[in-house]
Amino acid sequence: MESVINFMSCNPVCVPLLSLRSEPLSATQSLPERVKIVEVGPRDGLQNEKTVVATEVKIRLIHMLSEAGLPVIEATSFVSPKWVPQMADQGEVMRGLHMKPGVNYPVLTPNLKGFQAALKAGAKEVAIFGAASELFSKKNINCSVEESLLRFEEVMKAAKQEGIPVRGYVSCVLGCPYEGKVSPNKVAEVAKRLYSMGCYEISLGDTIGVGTPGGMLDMLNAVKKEVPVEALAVHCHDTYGQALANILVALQNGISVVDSSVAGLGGCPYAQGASGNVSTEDVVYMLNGLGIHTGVDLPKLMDAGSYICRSLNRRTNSKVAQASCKL
Ligand SMILES: CC(C)(COP(=O)([O-])OP(=O)([O-])OC[C@H]1O[C@@H](n2cnc3c(N)ncnc32)[C@H](O)[C@@H]1OP(=O)([O-])[O-])[C@@H](O)C(=O)NCCC(=O)NCCSC(=O)C[C@@](C)(O)CC(=O)[O-]
Repeated sequence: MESVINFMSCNPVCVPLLSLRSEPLSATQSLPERVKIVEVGPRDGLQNEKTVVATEVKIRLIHMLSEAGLPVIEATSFVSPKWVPQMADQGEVMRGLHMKPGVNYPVLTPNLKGFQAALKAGAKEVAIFGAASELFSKKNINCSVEESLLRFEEVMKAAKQEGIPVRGYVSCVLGCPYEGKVSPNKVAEVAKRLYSMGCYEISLGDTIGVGTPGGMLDMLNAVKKEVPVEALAVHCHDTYGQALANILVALQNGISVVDSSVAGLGGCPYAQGASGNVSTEDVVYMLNGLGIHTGVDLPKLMDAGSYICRSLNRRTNSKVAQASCKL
């Protein structure tokens, strides 16, 4: 009740950050107690910016995110600078990082060349990224799904030799910008292949943010037949404003790893029209409200969001940050 009174007395355009942590509700009892948030802003967020972001800004952002308590921060990607110029400073970013103990800083590696460069730059974890759509795979990494899986096998073999954990992505799990509808069975098949080759976690990407909770449920039901739910994560873009609802469905179905991007930055350069990921601030706010532990300090996270938005001279996509007048 107290928070309602504060809320009402506040300027309606500028709502202070409220702590709406509630007693566990019966409706939330099937939810996980803890959620691991995988922050993808420095990679997924910044890869799509029109102007190249300065390396020092990227490094400072990553440091602010680790100070905010994020346990996993995807730092950059070792992809071709011709394809994604925004990530061309990947080596400098990795070498400039003060890696905080207990925090993981995975990087994307599409092939062996990327893996070797990542290793040389000090990466301790990598991610391989496939798709459930042939056309998206071709546009994004210039090969078919099957060819991509063969390349990933090579990365996996090298990673095993070096003792490097590998995360796997499946893109277009709820729709493709080129093919439209994507079959849940195809998602399950690609997820299974990545898991079988040794990925410790499979992140299911709604790359263009078209999914709705019903589609999420169908897709998860298919994937859960092939990959243990403990090894699954969701990665929702928020193009149609469905990301939080989709994440809630995932949590209700046993998933406890959620990818998100500070300030809702991002998009994929090979998925025109896709907006940013769900904002980390909004995910943390929702999880706090559900009494789910993340270890993330929301005010510090919002400072990181303000910092990157000021640096990019843009408005945050986080509803929580907008409501809290952080910008
Ligand atoms: C995969 C390639 C490299 C194939 O690109 P390609 O042109 O087919 O590769 P290639 O093997 O024929 O090589 C062509 C040139 O690229 C170089 N090259 C080859 N590999 C590398 C490398 N690793 N790093 C740096 N350079 C590389 C290679 O050395 C050569 O250089 P050149 O002789 O012309 O000077 C290219 O298509 C590429 O870099 N694609 C990146 C696409 C990308 O980063 N997309 C965004 C990330 S995915 C995403 O956002 C989705 C996700 C993960 O967030 C989940 C979701 O939302 O769904």
